Amino acid sequence: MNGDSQVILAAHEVGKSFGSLRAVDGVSMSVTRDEVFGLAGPNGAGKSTLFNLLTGIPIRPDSGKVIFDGHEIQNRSPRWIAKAGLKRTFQTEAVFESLSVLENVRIGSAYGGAGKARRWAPARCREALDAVELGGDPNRPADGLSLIDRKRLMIAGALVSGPSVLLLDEPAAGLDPADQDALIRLLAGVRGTGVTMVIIEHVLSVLEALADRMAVLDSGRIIVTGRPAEVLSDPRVVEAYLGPGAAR
Ligand SMILES: Nc1ncnc2c1ncn2[C@@H]1O[C@H](COP(=O)(O)OP(=O)(O)OP(=O)(O)O)[C@@H](O)[C@H]1O
Repeated sequence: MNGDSQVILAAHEVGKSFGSLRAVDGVSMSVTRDEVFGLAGPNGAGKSTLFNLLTGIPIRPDSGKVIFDGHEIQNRSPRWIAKAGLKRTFQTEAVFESLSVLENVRIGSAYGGAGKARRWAPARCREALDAVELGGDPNRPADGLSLIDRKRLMIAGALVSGPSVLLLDEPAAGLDPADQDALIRLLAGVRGTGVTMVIIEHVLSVLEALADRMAVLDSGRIIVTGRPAEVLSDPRVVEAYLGPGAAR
């Protein structure tokens, strides 16, 4: 097997402008199978826009290519991309509060993934709940869930269709340190099931704990890629977060 066949998701010179703002400015990156890849960078750097471009939700790149599992996907529909096995979560927990925990996971299963019978199997939904360690009665309403449990539920909804790659947008946002640790444990467990992950995160300790490699974006461009310890001590990264001269 050559090196490239290990790459499951790649961006080649991907770009997107909003009017005169180049939000993503020619980003190239590649993620290998079974890897956890972190994305960090200051507010407005273009991280979420990059996720949007990788998944086609709700926008497409205006330049460059996205390759997922050997397919060029930048012009594919979000549904096609999800069915092919590339799923994502959002910064805000998308939980339907009037529905039960189980029904929320079923909604995730309706979008992408394996054959119909398998998708709608309650057993499959329960497996996804187990994978995120969300115990208790699956028929209870979702509106009473704590923040970490809402996050677990959103991740279960993304996992239930059996994606090969999961993109997580700031999963640790708003969590206290104990819940951050719980999140790290559950994502390590998800990784153990063979799901490749790309994680946008401002809580850098989460990336230090989980990521094999990470990249830092600034003004729409990747400024450094490497192992978390190397990246986070790089003077260019310190300057991107704290301003010019901060690293001196
Ligand atoms: N639909 C849009 N229309 C216009 N500008 C947009 C749109 N989406 C994003 N932007 C702009 O693109 C830039 C990148 O935004 P993006 O949300 O990708 O940054 P981010 O790195 O994810 O930031 P944060 O860490 O705060 O979530 C910002 O200047 C933002 O205001």
